[in-house]
This record gives sequence, structure tokens and C-alpha cells, in this order.
Amino acid sequence: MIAILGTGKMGEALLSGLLRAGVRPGEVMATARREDRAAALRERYGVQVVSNSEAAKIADTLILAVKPQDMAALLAEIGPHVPAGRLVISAAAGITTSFVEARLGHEVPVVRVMSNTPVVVDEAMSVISAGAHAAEKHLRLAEDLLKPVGKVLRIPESQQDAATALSGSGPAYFFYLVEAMVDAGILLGMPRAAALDMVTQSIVGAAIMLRDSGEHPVILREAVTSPGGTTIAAIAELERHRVRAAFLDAIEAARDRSRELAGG
Ligand SMILES: NC(=O)C1=CN([C@@H]2O[C@H](COP(=O)(O)OP(=O)(O)OC[C@H]3O[C@@H](n4cnc5c(N)ncnc54)[C@H](OP(=O)(O)O)[C@@H]3O)[C@@H](O)[C@H]2O)C=CC1
Ligand SMILES: O=C(O)[C@@H]1CCC=N1
Repeated sequence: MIAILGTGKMGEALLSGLLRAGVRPGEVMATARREDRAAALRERYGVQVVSNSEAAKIADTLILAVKPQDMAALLAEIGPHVPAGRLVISAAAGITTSFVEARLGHEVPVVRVMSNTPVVVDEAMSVISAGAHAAEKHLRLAEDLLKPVGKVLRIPESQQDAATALSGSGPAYFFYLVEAMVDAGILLGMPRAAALDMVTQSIVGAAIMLRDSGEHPVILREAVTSPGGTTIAAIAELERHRVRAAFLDAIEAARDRSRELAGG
């Protein structure tokens, strides 16, 4: 039995992914803080929605998907109920495996995961790291859960905050880029729907090329950038506005924020 504790946006995305991957609704339980949310989850997925303590007692694998700021309270609530040897997977930004271990009172195997919202289309990027008491079999269990909904990479826990900034938050940067490009289309007099279509298909096409060609992004960009042409005129402006430097600073800020989150 798998339990998802704190079934919000990420928890629901993981829940739906597990069900798409063939896990039966009877093999998953969820928890929620509000009754209307619990009712919606029951109705949408046919899973049991139970209390945190019940989930902690029954499930073999607990996936903690509350906000980092709610993690200490959740761990205090479930701590007395988690039997020895249960796998605890923490999906929260910034929360270290030692934070979870210290609050669960015995040598609990903890795997830290940072996934991202493309889990809803089975294209997540999930990175996982083992806590002090997690063995190879626990990492494999986490991989088995996450592989059907995307790509999984093992990384040292020291890189988790950086991964959170890059791939956890990453989809937001691409949506932001799409918004900005669509605005540019509006500025040039393009109808909004057509601009959104053009930008979306361009980003999807570029993403698939990047993933499937094996080419370095510089090579792919150079192939678009004709001497004296349109693309270099745009890139000159991006460089003038220091967009690359802004990305370096932005992702560093996200990494720093992830580091802060375990402190509340
Ligand atoms: N959104 C994203 O792109 C990503 C998020 N994450 C991580 O996933 C976690 C969840 O984020 P997200 O899904 O965006 O946030 P949400 O607020 O959508 O989800 C958290 C859910 O947990 C519920 N909750 C809080 N405390 C409890 C409790 N004690 N018992 C039961 N349920 C509880 C909340 O209830 P209520 O609705 O009442 O507030 C909410 O539904 C975070 O730790 C975040 O760092 C990781 C990668 C990507
Ligand atoms: O913004 C956040 O804190 C979460 C973590 C990664 C993506 N969303």
C-alpha cells in the first residue's frame, strides 16, 4: 500500500501518475487537510482518503507531499505511528533526509525526491537521493514508482537544492518564457490564440529535437542563426538585456531559497 500525505498539486499529479501506471486505486491512499478536497479525490480517483495517522500505520510506502512549511507539523503527527522499516519518500523542496529522520524517531529509510509538474503527462524529471538509512532496495522502490511518469536520476543529496532550482522549478521558467514570447507576438499585432499556437509548437518542437537528436543546444541554436539574419538580431537584444546573466542569478536565488526552506 502506498500513501500520499498532503495531496495537493504535486501529490495529485503523483497519484494520477501511479494510477496511469497500473497501480490499482485500492493500493493507494491519500490524505488531505480539507473535507471538500478529500471528497474530490475520492470521486476523481476512487482511492481511500484517510487521516495522516491511519495512512502512516497502514502504508508500506509514505510519500510526503505537503509544503516544506507544513512538513514539521506533519512529521510530528505521523511520527508515533510509522512502523519500523517503512519507506518514507519526501517530495518537498529544501527538506533534507536528516530533517525527516530526526523527526520520525527510529532508523527510518528516507528517500528525498524532487520531481516536477510534467508528471501529469508522464514526462517528469525526478531526482532522488538516499537518506542515512535508505539502502539500494529503497532507491529502487522509489525509482519503480517514478519511472512510469518520467525520467529518474540519482544524485547526491548535496545537489538536491540545485536540482530543485533547475528541474523542480524549471517548467515555470519555460511557461514564463512562453508568456513573454506571446506578449511579443501581441506587440507585433498577432492574434493571441495564433501567437500562443506558434510559440507552443516552437517550444515543443525544439524540446523534442533537443532530447532526441543528442545534439548540444549550441549546435541546434547555431543552425537557426543565419549570418546577418533575423535570429542574431534577436539574440543581440537578449545579450544586451543580459538574459543569460539573469538566468544564472535567478536559478542561484531558487537554489538559495530551497536551502532556506527547511528552516521554515
Ligand atoms: N508545485 C510544483 O511544481 C512542485 C512542488 N514540489 C513540492 O511538493 C510539495 C507540495 O507542493 P504543491 O503540490 O505545489 O503544494 P499544494 O499546496 O498544492 O499541496 C500541498 C497539500 O498538502 C495539504 N496539507 C498540508 N498540511 C497537511 C496535513 N497536515 N495533512 C494533510 N494534508 C495537508 C494542503 O492542504 P490545503 O489545500 O488545505 O492547503 C495541500 O493540499 C511541496 O513541498 C513542494 O516543495 C516539488 C516539485 C515541484
Ligand atoms: O516553488 C516551489 O517552491 C516548488 C518547488 C519546486 C517547484 N515548485
